[in-house]
Amino acid sequence: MAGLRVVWFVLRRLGRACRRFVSWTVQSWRTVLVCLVIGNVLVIADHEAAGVVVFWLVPAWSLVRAVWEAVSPLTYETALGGPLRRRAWRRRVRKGWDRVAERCGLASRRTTDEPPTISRLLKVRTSGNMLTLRVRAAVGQTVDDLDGAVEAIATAFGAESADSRRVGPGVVEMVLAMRELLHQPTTAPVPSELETEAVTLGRRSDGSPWRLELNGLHTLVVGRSGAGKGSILWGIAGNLAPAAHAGLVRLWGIDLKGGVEVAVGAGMFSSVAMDEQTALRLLHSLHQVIAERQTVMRGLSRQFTPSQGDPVHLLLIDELAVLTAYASRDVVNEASSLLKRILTQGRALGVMVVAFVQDPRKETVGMRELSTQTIALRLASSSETRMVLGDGYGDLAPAHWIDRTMPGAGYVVRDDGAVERVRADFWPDDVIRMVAQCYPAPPVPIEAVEAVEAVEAVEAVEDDALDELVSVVTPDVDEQASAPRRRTPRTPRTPKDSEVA
Ligand SMILES: Nc1ncnc2c1ncn2[C@@H]1O[C@H](COP(=O)(O)OP(=O)(O)OP(=O)(O)O)[C@@H](O)[C@H]1O
Repeated sequence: MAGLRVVWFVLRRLGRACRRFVSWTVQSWRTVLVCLVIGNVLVIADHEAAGVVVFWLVPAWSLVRAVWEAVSPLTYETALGGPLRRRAWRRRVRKGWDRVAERCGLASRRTTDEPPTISRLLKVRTSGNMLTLRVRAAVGQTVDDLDGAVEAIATAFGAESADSRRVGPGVVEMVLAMRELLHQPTTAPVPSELETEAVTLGRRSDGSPWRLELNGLHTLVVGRSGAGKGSILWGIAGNLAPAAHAGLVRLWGIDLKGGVEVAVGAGMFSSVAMDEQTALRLLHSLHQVIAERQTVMRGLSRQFTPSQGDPVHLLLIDELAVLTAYASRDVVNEASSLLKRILTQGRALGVMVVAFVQDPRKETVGMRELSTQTIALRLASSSETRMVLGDGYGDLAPAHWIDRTMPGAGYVVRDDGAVERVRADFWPDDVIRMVAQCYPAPPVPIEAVEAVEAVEAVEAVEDDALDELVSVVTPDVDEQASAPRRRTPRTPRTPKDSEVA
């Protein structure tokens, strides 16, 4: 079997090299003609050897390139393939700009007899797979006109996707991704770094690593069934696992789909809820953490810094709608209210939420407003994309165009509104199990807080906070409030029962 695989691999490489050889030779037909003429002249002039060399110059060069690419694609791409391709892109833009810009609506005329004024191409740059055009609006045009033409220009130059940003008065940079690097799936490496603020989940469309910022941000991940939400969930949990093992992060998980997703790597989580009642208790416990932190941090600091024994708390909810829409009415009401409190108060206190949703219905919109960044994986229609990301993102982040064959691919809309096209690394079950075994999280029981008691306690703390806030903004601040209070480190809780993972 292994031998057959090797033969198949070699045959495929050979086939590819032959195709490349023919296409590169044919593409250079003008040079081939020139070589034929010069070669003939040399042969006639009695320089037969030199003539033959010139005859075969182009096919020989194509052969060297094809063999080099087949044997060592990485060195070929770095040393020759990449630079040649980028040069060709730049030439194509410089040669075709006026025609393309005019056809894409960037030409303005005062009268029909006058020649059109076309937006000026100031600069063309390439790097990796990106082609950047710096364009100045012509008289009578606005930056919005340039923005509006970006998609058409990208299509005309054969780009996979495009983005634009204003870089000066009347000047826009159009960034075209010329090659899709996300087609090839990649498997996640086993993490080893202690990460608490951001995690590397995969690649961006230009091939650079995709880092998802988590510090102080709530994240909503939406994608149809099979869109690859699991890769994001395990990308976050797995990359935080070393820090969770070291006590710098505490992972909480809610999986009301029978625990099918979370159970594989439950060891990475300190607390896991797989039924509605445990989920409610978990949310109460997390809210309690917020209340305690508010008391400790009030007047001392506005931004939480994690330390051993006082970790960042991250709650991962697989299929949010089961909790906030499909559960019994009482559970839905209580969970929604707790979740809203956690989302509105948790960010500055080191309590973050990442929620996963399959069906982008109205509940999603509510959550979207409270989450600070959104990841849209494959969606079913442009109306779903707009529902998840908001109006105006249908064209910028067309998640409904993502192919079924690309699970894990999607668009990230960051808290500043910037859009990135990304693909997450795949997390096979074996890797998840291995990471859970290597970095088990210290289990922490979900406290059996009575719902009403907990809510009352939290409300009392919030009222105190409000009172204190009022006393701080009034001029006669009392000494106790203005003197910096020492922050007492939280003692880690001891494991109690088997409700935890
Ligand atoms: N990043 C990825 N790269 C390549 N393949 C992936 C990736 N993520 C997922 N897949 C493939 O797609 C399949 C479905 O992925 P996954 O279960 O994560 O989807 P999902 O969005 O969680 O679906 P559901 O909501 O139905 O659970 C996986 O079994 C795997 O084969």
